[in-house]
Amino acid sequence: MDGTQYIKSHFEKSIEVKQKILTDGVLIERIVKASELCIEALQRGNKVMFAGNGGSAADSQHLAAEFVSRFNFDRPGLPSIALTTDTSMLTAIGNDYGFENLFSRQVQANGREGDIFVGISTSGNSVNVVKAVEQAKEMGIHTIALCGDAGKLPEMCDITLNVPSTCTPYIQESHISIGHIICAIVEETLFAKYKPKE
Ligand SMILES: O=C(CO)[C@@H](O)[C@H](O)[C@H](O)[C@H](O)COP(=O)(O)O
Ligand SMILES: [Zn+2]
Repeated sequence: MDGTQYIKSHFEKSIEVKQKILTDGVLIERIVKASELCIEALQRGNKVMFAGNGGSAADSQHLAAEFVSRFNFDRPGLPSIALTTDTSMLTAIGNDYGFENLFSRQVQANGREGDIFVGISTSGNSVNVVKAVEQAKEMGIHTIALCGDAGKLPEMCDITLNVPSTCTPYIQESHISIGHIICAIVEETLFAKYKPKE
């Protein structure tokens, strides 16, 4: 493999996907709506839950940590959990109820009406994410999909943030940007007074 060529081509393709987002007014409006949904839920005392597989499990943990710890500046922590982190829960549920129930069981146990569940899946078809969305909807939990242009997830959620691609890594690279943007909007809106003077 020509490393230099690959590096250039990967960046070009990743940028191409992000360029498409930049000119997609509908998607940008949905990102604003998703941020507002999070702000309203957090103001009510509800929490934001994240779940996904593989790289999207990492994104779940990354984004929940931004809420609980901090993003751009110091401020009180915000309630958020990744359903991908507790190995005892994951192995118990996986072993006793099956991998497909990994997240739905946690939503059923720890979710509350008015919370938000963010399901992250590039194929839109990870069964454990799809089942968690179904469970969330039954409980009056708002649902946001961070997905691509395929699969079941884009049709299921209250707000669909569908990155215009079918290629897992490029979709993931835009997912984390969208997640960061939502964190920034939420933090700035809820805690403007904590922001250091420039
Ligand atoms: O990070 C990557 C690929 O970049 C992989 O670990 C990837 O997340 C895994 O194959 C996942 O199982 C894919 O699941 P999904 O995005 O289709 O729901
Ligand atoms: Zn990856």
